Amino acid sequence: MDQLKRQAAARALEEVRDGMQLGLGTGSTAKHFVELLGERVAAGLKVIGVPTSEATRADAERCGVKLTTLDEVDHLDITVDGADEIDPELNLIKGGGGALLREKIVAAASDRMIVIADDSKWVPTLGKFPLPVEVIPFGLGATRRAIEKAFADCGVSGQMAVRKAKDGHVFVTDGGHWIVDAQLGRIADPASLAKALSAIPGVVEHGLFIGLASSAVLAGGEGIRVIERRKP
Ligand SMILES: O=C[C@H](O)[C@H](O)[C@H](O)COP(=O)(O)O
Repeated sequence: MDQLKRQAAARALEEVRDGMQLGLGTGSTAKHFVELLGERVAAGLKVIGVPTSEATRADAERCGVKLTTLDEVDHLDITVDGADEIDPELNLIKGGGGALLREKIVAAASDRMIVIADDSKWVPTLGKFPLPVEVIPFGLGATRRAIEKAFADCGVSGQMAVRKAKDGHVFVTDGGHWIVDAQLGRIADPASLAKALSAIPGVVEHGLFIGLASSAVLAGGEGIRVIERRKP
């Protein structure tokens, strides 16, 4: 599996050109991309990156990739990031590692978002992977009720749980927020659900990435597939 992730990362790296400003994703697949990018930088490639998490910042620094912020550059050429699920419209569930907020800000500031994954992430319909919803701890009871109403309005339901870290304490995101994971099973209309969740005051962001990915690089036993998003 790890080999497939690295192959997908290597294929995305072929899109990177000298002088590009890059968004650097988070997770085990994106980590391969940062490592391979570091090898190219050591060989003379000149790029600058914006990391989507403190973990990726540390990886990029370790690999010698020069970093910047979205305050210092006005756009990014390409963001390369992993995903937890990818559907045929290239809508995504992201946030399994808790980095969805910065990932979405960075992806939205990019001309192109390339999603890299092993092909187990490819699904006909999103929802089997629990949907992460990043929330403000204040007023969480009210926010949870509003989320449940949004689910009902969009024809989905399922158990919600505040994410815990490995040490048993509540998981806290890089932005200081909490995450509620929702086991929805099947999200028939992810665009409507995304809109409904975004309208809730206590929701900072959610893991549905709608219309952001330009292409997906999927590595499987039979090789690599590159899928471009159909123009609306
Ligand atoms: O918050 C984490 C990110 O959205 C990751 O990109 C996603 O969870 C996929 O991670 P991995 O490549 O480790 O499966």
